[in-house]
Amino acid sequence: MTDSIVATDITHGFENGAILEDVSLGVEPGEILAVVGPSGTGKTTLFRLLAMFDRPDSGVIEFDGDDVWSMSDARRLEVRRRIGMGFQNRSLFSASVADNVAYGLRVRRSWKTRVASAVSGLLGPADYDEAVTAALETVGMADKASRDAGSLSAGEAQRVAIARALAPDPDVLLLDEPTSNLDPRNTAVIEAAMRAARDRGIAVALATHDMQQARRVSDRTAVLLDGTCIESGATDRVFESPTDDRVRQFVEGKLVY
Ligand SMILES: Nc1ncnc2c1ncn2[C@@H]1O[C@H](COP(=O)(O)OP(=O)(O)OP(=O)(O)O)[C@@H](O)[C@H]1O
Repeated sequence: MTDSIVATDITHGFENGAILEDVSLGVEPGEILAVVGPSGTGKTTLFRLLAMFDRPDSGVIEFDGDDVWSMSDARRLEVRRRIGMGFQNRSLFSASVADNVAYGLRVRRSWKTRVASAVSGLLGPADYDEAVTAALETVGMADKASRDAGSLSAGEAQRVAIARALAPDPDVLLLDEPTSNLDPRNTAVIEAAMRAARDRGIAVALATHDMQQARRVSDRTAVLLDGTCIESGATDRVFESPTDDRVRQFVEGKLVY
């Protein structure tokens, strides 16, 4: 298994106590993992740990088999640059759509690109343009490359944020509620971008409170309730024959959150 993120026995909390308790899950290249659960159950907290923004109180986060909190700061930064992130409140900055996407490229050039550029010299502007256009095409925004990001609708801005995460060709893509409050059309575009990333071999993890979205896009689903992973497995199996009674009730719509 390569280029995957695996969390094992993660416990984490704040001054008010533990939010996550003994959570174990992983995402592999070429799959979409959905982490579903009600608001406040700890999805963002978990994704911040996977993104290495925070260090867990206990448990291990491994990237490619290496414990990320046992590595040097320089190596951890290198690993972090291989992870693309689309977090809920990450706003675009006031510049063109293309500049926003290129910014992601400059800050987080992919491992492969950096290895290549070490031997072939620095990337030229044409390479940036190509990567920016390809990323914008994935989310159907290539025709708005020169628009000011401030003039975009919420759905368009969210699509550009995903293009920014995709442009450096990351090994892992972490998306926290990427379609919350978006209309069906923008939601469908973003779900298609997730599938395209998966088909390119990227390990995609999606946090969502929308069970139906998990069912539509993910290969595997982990259900988080009150900070504990109560069920995980192949999405079809989790939805068709859940082992946990609460998951069954969620699936049948008898328990809502
Ligand atoms: N920095 C923090 N300090 C204190 N408590 C926090 C902090 N971050 C999160 N929490 C608390 O942890 C709990 C889980 O929050 P988290 O954002 O991880 O949930 P979530 O499942 O992502 O919810 P949502 O879908 O609403 O974003 C909440 O009760 C929240 O108030």
